[in-house]
Amino acid sequence: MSLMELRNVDKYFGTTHALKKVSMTVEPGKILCLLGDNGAGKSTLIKVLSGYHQPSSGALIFEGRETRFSGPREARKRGIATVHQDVGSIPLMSVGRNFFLGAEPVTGQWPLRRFDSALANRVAVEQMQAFGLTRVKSGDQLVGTMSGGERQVLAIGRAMYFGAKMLILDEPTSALGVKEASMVLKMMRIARENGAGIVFITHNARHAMAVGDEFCVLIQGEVAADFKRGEKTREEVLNLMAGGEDMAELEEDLEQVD
Ligand SMILES: Nc1ncnc2c1ncn2[C@@H]1O[C@H](COP(=O)(O)OP(=O)(O)OP(=O)(O)O)[C@@H](O)[C@H]1O
Repeated sequence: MSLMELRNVDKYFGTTHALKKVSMTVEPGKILCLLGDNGAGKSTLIKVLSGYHQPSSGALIFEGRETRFSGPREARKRGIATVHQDVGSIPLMSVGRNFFLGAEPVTGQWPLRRFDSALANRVAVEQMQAFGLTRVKSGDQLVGTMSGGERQVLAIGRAMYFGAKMLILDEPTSALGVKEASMVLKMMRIARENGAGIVFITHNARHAMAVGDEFCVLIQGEVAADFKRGEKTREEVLNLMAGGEDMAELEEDLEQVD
């Protein structure tokens, strides 16, 4: 059974037709790469998947049942986690605190109940080490001292720890250097091995092709192409993302500008 499926989803904002008959399937244990240039409608699509917007028409099927999420909170409860590019982590917060944000373990009897920082720190560090962040040795370390890639890994790791079935990763590698991006791509593979269905939103065809199982290219709100790993070359994907304009032509144009 697929994890989530969109069938012929349209989304209108007044007269703006942001999504046009979009169909796509998210499978557990697979990475679906959602590729598209600026303005393609990726943000709207993420918001539909995460329960923030309702489709204007068409169906959203979650775990085999047609579903209308009442909002992002319900989607989160059902196991859909969204990690944004800025990760939403607070730089002056410790790794342990951040890991358990909103689900803090407590210790002691009322009225002396308090945040169990020892437990939070221990679990957070254990998890980070398991995800390959061996540089993080103490749960007291501040999130602000971590690199962009490490913060992404932390955010994905905590979503997994709290039982996310589906991860929506919004451009997690776009602001990162090669090493950092590779750390995040590895983390995505770990999440996939753990059975999560992953929607990887990216501009970067190379990153997508390094981990993707399925690919969906969005152009002006429409699925312009969908295909499986190995069915297209990187050049073909780049051409599709450039809106069908041949990259060679584009490069020629650029040379003339030089
Ligand atoms: N809440 C909204 N109200 C009105 N129009 C909206 C709203 N959200 C998005 N739109 C419009 O829908 C279209 C698609 O927007 P969307 O935000 O999905 O794509 P984008 O951010 O331009 O590009 P992408 O996310 O693919 O990089 C745009 O024309 C945008 O102006």
